[in-house]
Amino acid sequence: METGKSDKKRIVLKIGSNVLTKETDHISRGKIEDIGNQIVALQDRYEFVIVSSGAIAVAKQFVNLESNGKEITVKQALASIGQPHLMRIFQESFRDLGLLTSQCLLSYSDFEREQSKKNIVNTINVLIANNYIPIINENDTVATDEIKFGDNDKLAALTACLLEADLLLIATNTNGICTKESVENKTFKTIDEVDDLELLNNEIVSSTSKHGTGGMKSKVQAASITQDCDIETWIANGLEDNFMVNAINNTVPFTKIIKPVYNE
Ligand SMILES: Nc1ncnc2c1ncn2[C@@H]1O[C@H](COP(=O)(O)OP(=O)(O)O)[C@@H](O)[C@H]1O
Ligand SMILES: N[C@@H](CCC(=O)OP(=O)(O)O)C(=O)O
Repeated sequence: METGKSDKKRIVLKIGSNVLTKETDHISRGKIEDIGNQIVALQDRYEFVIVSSGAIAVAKQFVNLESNGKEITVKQALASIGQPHLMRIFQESFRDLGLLTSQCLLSYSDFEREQSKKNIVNTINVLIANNYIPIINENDTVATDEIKFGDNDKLAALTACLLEADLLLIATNTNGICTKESVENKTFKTIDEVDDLELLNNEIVSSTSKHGTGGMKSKVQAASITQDCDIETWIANGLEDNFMVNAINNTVPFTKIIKPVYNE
């Protein structure tokens, strides 16, 4: 498949709902500006594809839908209400920084059909070649159980593989993945670099945060997808200002999930 890549390193940046809300009940324009500022600072060397959650969180700001007993259907309706608002905030904030945005809504089944995969790659490459930043979210209206059981971590990993990205950077609300013991006694010691996902899975605790869906487990599952296509996954604290620049410069704690190192 023609990838149409430039000389720049391609980063797929996944932004979780907690980062976008800065753990409040409102989408944070300040956080979206922070992300835009970092893209401006890095754009000479890197090109970006964003996978952004937050549609449900933004809708919850101003609507309380009657439940029909099916929690998933309510979430799908909330996502439908919130998505255009989310995109508007991205578009306005990024435009002020001279950045152009576009929206792509994808489903998991799109990654199983050759023609859809080609269309995704071609569309995104044309967008990037014309300096548009694709902002991807799941097409929640047609999703089956993903809103409940998975989340955008896996979607971001599949996207990174399809687009032959150089890096998947998952922005969440902790300094990467911490040792289980340190989470339990609240001292939070980051695991800096790891290749063995089974070992990593043993460090995960079952908690998720306020707006989060899959917790750390789904991030490790995402990393197993990217590992299979030779892409590193970094998990960094998106609540901090300048988290991408700082991770690239290695000045903050974060988790780097590298390709498996085999002992010959
Ligand atoms: N070992 C661990 N280290 C850090 N966080 C962990 C760990 N195990 C589970 N978690 C939980 O995973 C959460 C992040 O995932 P999630 O709530 O889905 O956020 P997001 O919206 O960023 O996807 C953390 O806030 C924490 O509660
Ligand atoms: N597509 C949904 C994603 C749901 C979600 O919470 O995802 P995440 O914050 O990545 O755990 C949305 O935009 O709200």
